[in-house]
Amino acid sequence: MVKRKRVQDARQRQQQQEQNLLPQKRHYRQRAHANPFSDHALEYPASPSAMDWSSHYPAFVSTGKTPEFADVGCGFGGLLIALAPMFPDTLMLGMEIRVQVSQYVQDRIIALRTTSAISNAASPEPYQNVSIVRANAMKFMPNYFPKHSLSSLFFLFPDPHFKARKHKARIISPTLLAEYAYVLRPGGIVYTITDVHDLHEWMKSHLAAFPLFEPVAEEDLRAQGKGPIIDAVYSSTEEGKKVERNNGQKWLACFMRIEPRRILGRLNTHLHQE
Ligand SMILES: C[S@@+](CC[C@H](N)C(=O)[O-])C[C@H]1O[C@@H](n2cnc3c(N)ncnc32)[C@H](O)[C@@H]1O
Repeated sequence: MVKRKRVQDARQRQQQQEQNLLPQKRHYRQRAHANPFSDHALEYPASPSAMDWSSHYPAFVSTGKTPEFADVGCGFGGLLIALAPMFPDTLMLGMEIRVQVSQYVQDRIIALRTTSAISNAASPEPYQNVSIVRANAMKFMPNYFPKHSLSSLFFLFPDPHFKARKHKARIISPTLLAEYAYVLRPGGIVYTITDVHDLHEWMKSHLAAFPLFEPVAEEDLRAQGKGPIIDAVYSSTEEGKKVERNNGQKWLACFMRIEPRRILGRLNTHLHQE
């Protein structure tokens, strides 16, 4: 029964692509959660230099560019699709652990590249700057991104893992923050948003306690021209839209990756005040 449904879904997906229609989520059903600690038989590069981005961003091969924005746990890809036309020269990557969901995003991007290229002759290569990998970001982030290569890292409506014994599965943790600080360049921004207040406090407190991150206010980011990114963070994702439909509240917390010498500067000031 399940197998027949899968075959049917695969056939429908193929038909959609043939007709260049946008994929429909109902053909990509999957369990709500995937265990980040289990072995998902994932393929991943041994190191960033082993990663071949040419099939992801064929229009950018000659530029030698690598992704600068990473959407961790991108779900159905709403943020990437919203940001792609705003930053047409910036490569963006979604990382998603669930098979069907990442397949949906991949099909969505292919369909958008094709249909938009036909309908928008003025800009012949839309959505070429956006792609997805099926990956466990909690295990393999530094396999994909070289040191300091990212300017933005997004954690939008991450799985809350409510029970205390499950907190270790949360995507923000002291160990993982070291990896995020490694791949983010100084001045780069971590955007987090959630509708779960306890998770918001958790993410904020862990980021604030980590020496290489400093909180940055929403107004300051807007003043720096990052308003469109913040708007997309609030409202472009499927989960964000669901929260809106349910009249839920959203909590945003953004942090800047700082230079280690700024930590020394802060320490010096502190010592002089003693
Ligand atoms: C609640 S959804 C939010 C999706 C999306 N960011 C949004 O706002 O609509 C969390 C997503 O993170 C994915 N995820 C959870 N752990 C992950 C991991 N370790 N690596 C990659 N994706 C993960 C889940 O499969 C799920 O699609």
